[in-house]
Amino acid sequence: MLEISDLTKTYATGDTALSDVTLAVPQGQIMGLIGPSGAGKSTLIRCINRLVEPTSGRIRLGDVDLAIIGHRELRRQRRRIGMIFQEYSLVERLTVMENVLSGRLGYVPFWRSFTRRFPPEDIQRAYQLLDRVGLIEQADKRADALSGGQRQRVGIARALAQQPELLLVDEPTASLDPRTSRQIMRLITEICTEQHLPAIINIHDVPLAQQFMQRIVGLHGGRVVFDDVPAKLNESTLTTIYGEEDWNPNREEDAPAGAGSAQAADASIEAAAR
Ligand SMILES: Nc1ncnc2c1ncn2[C@@H]1O[C@H](COP(=O)(O)OP(=O)(O)OP(=O)(O)O)[C@@H](O)[C@H]1O
Repeated sequence: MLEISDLTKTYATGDTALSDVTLAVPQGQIMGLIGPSGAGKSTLIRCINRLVEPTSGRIRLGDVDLAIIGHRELRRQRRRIGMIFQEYSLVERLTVMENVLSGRLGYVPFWRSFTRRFPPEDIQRAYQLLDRVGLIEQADKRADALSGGQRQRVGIARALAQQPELLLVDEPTASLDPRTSRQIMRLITEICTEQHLPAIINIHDVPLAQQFMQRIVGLHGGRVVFDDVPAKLNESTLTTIYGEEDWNPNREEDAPAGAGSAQAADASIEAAAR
């Protein structure tokens, strides 16, 4: 269980990116984070593993308040949090297998990581993970020889190699085509369900979020302005999150007489999600 309370982040520039954010993510829940550019989504994800230092507030993962621990303890605690990034962050010249094993670096002694000698059980688990993400045939290929979708699969396997208790996922499909995006989102959510792993997924694509998330939190100006099931996203709630916009591509001329605008928006969002 992750519990964030009164989290505020003001950057040195004076920009307040998060204001009093309070939310809890229970075991096994897959939560989508949406909101306009600059709403604070990346800042929130990065505060949780302290890539960005929170200004105030609490971030409890189980018994530990991640917001206040010192750097040595933070290194240990970061093992509990798997990260999946938009830009994959693979080591290009290393093989797929070596990239997955790098997820274990926080666990092996320094001399082992230096010589890249991993225990046999780590290697066996890495093969299992590569099999799970559909890349077993590519294990010995260099990362730079893979497609974007394959690279993200390596990123997923690497995060899981850590045996995390929480997954933080920052725009995992932003560089991928619509079909590959769907496949990657399906893979992440299936694995989270299998492993009862909670996840926070920063996602720009609202239909994709609606299709795959169990819960959606909408940020606007650093504050939580929506926190509900995806079915509650409609024209009115989308306007609260993103601001005034015509959400229905088929408005007026195509809408059946008497159809409420929110219903029409729902229908178009659902259609887009199929
Ligand atoms: N390193 C930084 N220094 C100063 N201000 C920053 C920094 N990073 C982000 N900000 C500011 O914090 C606010 C939130 O930014 P953040 O990147 O978290 O938003 P976001 O919702 O992830 O946006 P996007 O969807 O465009 O990635 C913005 O006003 C941004 O300008």
